[in-house]
Amino acid sequence: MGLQTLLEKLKTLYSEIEGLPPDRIVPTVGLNIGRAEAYKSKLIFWDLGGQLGLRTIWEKYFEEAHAVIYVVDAACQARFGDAKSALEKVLRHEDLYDAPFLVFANKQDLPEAFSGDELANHLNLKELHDHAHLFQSISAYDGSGIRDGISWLVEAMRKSKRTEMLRHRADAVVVA
Ligand SMILES: Nc1nc2c(ncn2[C@@H]2O[C@H](COP(=O)(O)OP(=O)(O)OP(=O)(O)O)[C@@H](O)[C@H]2O)c(=O)[nH]1
Ligand SMILES: [Mg+2]
Repeated sequence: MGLQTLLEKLKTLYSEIEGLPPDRIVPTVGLNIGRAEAYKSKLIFWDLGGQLGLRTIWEKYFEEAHAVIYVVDAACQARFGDAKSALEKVLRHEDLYDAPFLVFANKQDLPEAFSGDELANHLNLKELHDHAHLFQSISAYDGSGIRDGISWLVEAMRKSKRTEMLRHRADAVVVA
């Protein structure tokens, strides 16, 4: 939760376009796309929407994704169980083999929010150990923590064999 607020903040931080302010954001139906450039990498973000009915389309994007950013509302402990089971499924998906996972513990501006480390303990996901991963505390409202997370992710993608594999496949498509 907080995907689009994050996406708009990413635009503000990493591109020339000013993202929408939080009061202009409505629930996502379909797909939001954001583009940005960070640490000399061109980044394309697909916001796939968290509502139950939309989750079945997530996997259509897995094959081409270099990495996953999973945003959790860290101020809403009641939904941690749901976040865990949804994330488990994503982590196990074979199309995401070797993809780095960045989990954002969002809404740190709220006093009840759990930190990234606390969230990691609560979710306790064994499947994460098959992936490069980081739990990062952020606030999509004030932007704190986002740069740390994105710089980690860019580095993790650079090191990942998956990035290389996807690049070769893209080349193959161009030649064909
Ligand atoms: N306090 C606080 N609220 C936030 C933050 N990020 C998002 N929100 C609020 O959380 C709600 C959901 O934010 P969205 O950005 O629409 O989240 P989303 O994941 O795109 O939601 P859906 O499109 O409905 O799946 C909105 O009311 C936001 O204002 C944050 O960092 N702090
Ligand atoms: Mg949304």
